[in-house]
Amino acid sequence: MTNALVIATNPQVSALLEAAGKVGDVTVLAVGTPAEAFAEAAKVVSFELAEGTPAEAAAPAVAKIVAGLDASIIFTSDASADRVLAGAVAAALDAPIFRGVKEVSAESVEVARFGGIATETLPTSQKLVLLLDGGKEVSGSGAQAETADGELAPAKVISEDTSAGTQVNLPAASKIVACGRGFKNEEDLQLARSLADTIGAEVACSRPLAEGADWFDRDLYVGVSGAKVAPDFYFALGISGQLQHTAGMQDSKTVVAINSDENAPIFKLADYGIVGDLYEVLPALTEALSK
Ligand SMILES: Cc1cc2nc3c(=O)[nH]c(=O)nc-3n(C[C@H](O)[C@H](O)[C@H](O)COP(=O)(O)OP(=O)(O)OC[C@H]3O[C@@H](n4cnc5c(N)ncnc54)[C@H](O)[C@@H]3O)c2cc1C
Repeated sequence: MTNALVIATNPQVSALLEAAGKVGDVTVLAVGTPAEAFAEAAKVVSFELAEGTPAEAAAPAVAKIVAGLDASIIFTSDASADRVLAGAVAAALDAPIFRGVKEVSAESVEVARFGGIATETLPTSQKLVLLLDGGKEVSGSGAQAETADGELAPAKVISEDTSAGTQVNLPAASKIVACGRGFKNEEDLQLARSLADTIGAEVACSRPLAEGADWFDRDLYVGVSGAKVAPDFYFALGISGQLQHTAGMQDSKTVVAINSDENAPIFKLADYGIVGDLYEVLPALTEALSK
């Protein structure tokens, strides 16, 4: 049986554990996070970090520990610190590293390639490092962990720039109203927020509205370099449907697009398309849906 390894820097790894369980026996390497939570794993290895040491500092040690464990498929969450660990592990194992994981089984892993226009099937007989949305927090008690140690990289936190950020978990949303450059002013987003309030949806955006316009937090844009979502309903409002955006939402069950350009690429994957000015269509749609 293939062995799977989950590298956890925090307990929010339910999706990683579930995916790893499909591959084989699961070992968890807990890096700077209490190991008790991972009681369901076949084996738990704990690498402790002193208070204030960033998980990234553990990269060289984690790479060495993983190389010494009998694991073929390595799972980490797609968060910034975890990506550093994943890169170090991939280099140490000489293994390819993938985001866009679509399907995992004991025999193979399907990943989206080239921004989602193709799917590649990889056998689990080769070593792979996979980055996934970590999932929900797991809790447990009584896991017997082996401890591991190793050298830390000379990384330290020199300053913190904290912001309230967002509490929205886009990948878990069942309805998303996404705004694009069809919105001319930040205050016009209220039109989208009214629709979202009416139908109980989360509000998201295309990248230019989060990077550049700064109208949204950066974790609220959808796409190849943003959030990957697959809600029941995805409203694309004034979004052209460039590949870099659709790669993040093409698995949505029902896509509704509103765009003034009848040739906008978003209409190719829309289940319902409205050719029109969102400033006219949105108030009418919101009113109709509120009845
Ligand atoms: C390396 C790289 C990574 C990228 N990653 C991402 C990513 O993760 N996510 C992402 O979103 N983008 C990403 N991009 C950017 C991407 O290529 C597009 O530029 C972006 O998605 C376009 O956003 P948009 O659809 O909002 O804007 P536009 O492409 O400008 O489209 C605006 C649309 O609004 C319509 N419109 C205008 N006025 C109205 C109106 N009044 N009513 C109705 N419709 C109207 C227009 O017809 C047009 O179709 C990336 C780009 C690069 C190079």
